[in-house]
Amino acid sequence: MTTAPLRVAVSGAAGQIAYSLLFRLAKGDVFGSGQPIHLSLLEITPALPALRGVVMELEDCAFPLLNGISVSDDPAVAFRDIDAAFLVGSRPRGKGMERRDLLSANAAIFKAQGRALNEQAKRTAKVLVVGNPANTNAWIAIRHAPDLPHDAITSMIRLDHNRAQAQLAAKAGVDVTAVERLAVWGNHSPTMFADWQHAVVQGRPLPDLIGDHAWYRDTLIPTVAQRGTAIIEARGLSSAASAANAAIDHMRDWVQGSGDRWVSMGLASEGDYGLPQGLVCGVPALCRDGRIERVRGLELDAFARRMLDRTVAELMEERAAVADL
Ligand SMILES: NC(=O)c1ccc[n+]([C@@H]2O[C@H](COP(=O)([O-])OP(=O)(O)OC[C@H]3O[C@@H](n4cnc5c(N)ncnc54)[C@H](O)[C@@H]3O)[C@@H](O)[C@H]2O)c1
Ligand SMILES: O=C(O)C[C@H](O)C(=O)O
Repeated sequence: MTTAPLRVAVSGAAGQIAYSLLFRLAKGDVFGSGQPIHLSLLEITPALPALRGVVMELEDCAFPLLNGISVSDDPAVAFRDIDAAFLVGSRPRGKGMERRDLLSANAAIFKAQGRALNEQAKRTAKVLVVGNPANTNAWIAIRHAPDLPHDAITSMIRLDHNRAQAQLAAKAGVDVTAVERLAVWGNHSPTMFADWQHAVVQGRPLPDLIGDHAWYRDTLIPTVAQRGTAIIEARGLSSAASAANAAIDHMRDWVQGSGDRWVSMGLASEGDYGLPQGLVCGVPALCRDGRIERVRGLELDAFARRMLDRTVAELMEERAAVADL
């Protein structure tokens, strides 16, 4: 029996993140080594010639799982009957900008794409918003896709989770995989909160193992929050391969399950932890059988509460700034 291909949309397909993402998707890194896919690539009209070159390269890899490729500059065509979408296409920030400076430039894109998803995507589709400001773009897309299930559209905070995991593991002198129950809360912005309060290494509390709370507050949290800026300063361009890798991790765990590992995902709030309903906020979650389960009922200490309130306040400001749309 042959397995039917899944239709996977990628917007911004001629951009730098897509240049890492597409090849790993076609290799099977998200949907598994037995699952063929069809890539449905979306770009703006002027980028279609460059995208043609990317398509040629994909063809030249002779990926056994790549069943077909289609290209469009119309979201209504690119999102037809899709099973999954990576919404990457949008403007990246340059030096001296914050991600929220992209709000007005990118909001219109996510309004149109939310509508197209609402009309065209399979009702079971899983959507990841990568384009910045990712949380608020996802919130816009959700507002314009009222017929999709509650958790169909998510935003990416996994890059921040991976960054924090790597830094914490290095400080503790353990493998990255040993760091568990880490959470990154809030906005994918400098206010994000990398929370080690519940983190463990082989059952031992990570804060006890590292034992340096000043380092956590004064170095780890700002380093993770400013990592995107540090990469722009160093590369002259925003992170790309690590962003594509985080998108793959997010979607793979959602599709194939995270086991008992907590992952951080930007999810529309259901009111847990006092987060305003519907606000798209980074929270800890588990993924099982293609569903997302929020990690509920965690005790937040006073520091965590303050950090969470700060990032939520920023998300509320962003939401207010695009409310007219
Ligand atoms: N959430 C995260 O953790 C994270 C991490 C890294 C980058 N990003 C964001 O991802 C986005 C893409 O980054 P990049 O480095 O690939 O940028 P890029 O400029 O290299 O590529 C973006 C592509 O999107 C295309 N595009 C623009 N408007 C579009 C539209 N309406 N429909 C379809 N395609 C469109 C452009 O033509 C371009 O090819 C940026 O907003 C960046 O800030 C997010
Ligand atoms: O920082 C950026 O603008 C790109 C991305 O969001 C990142 O965190 O690397």
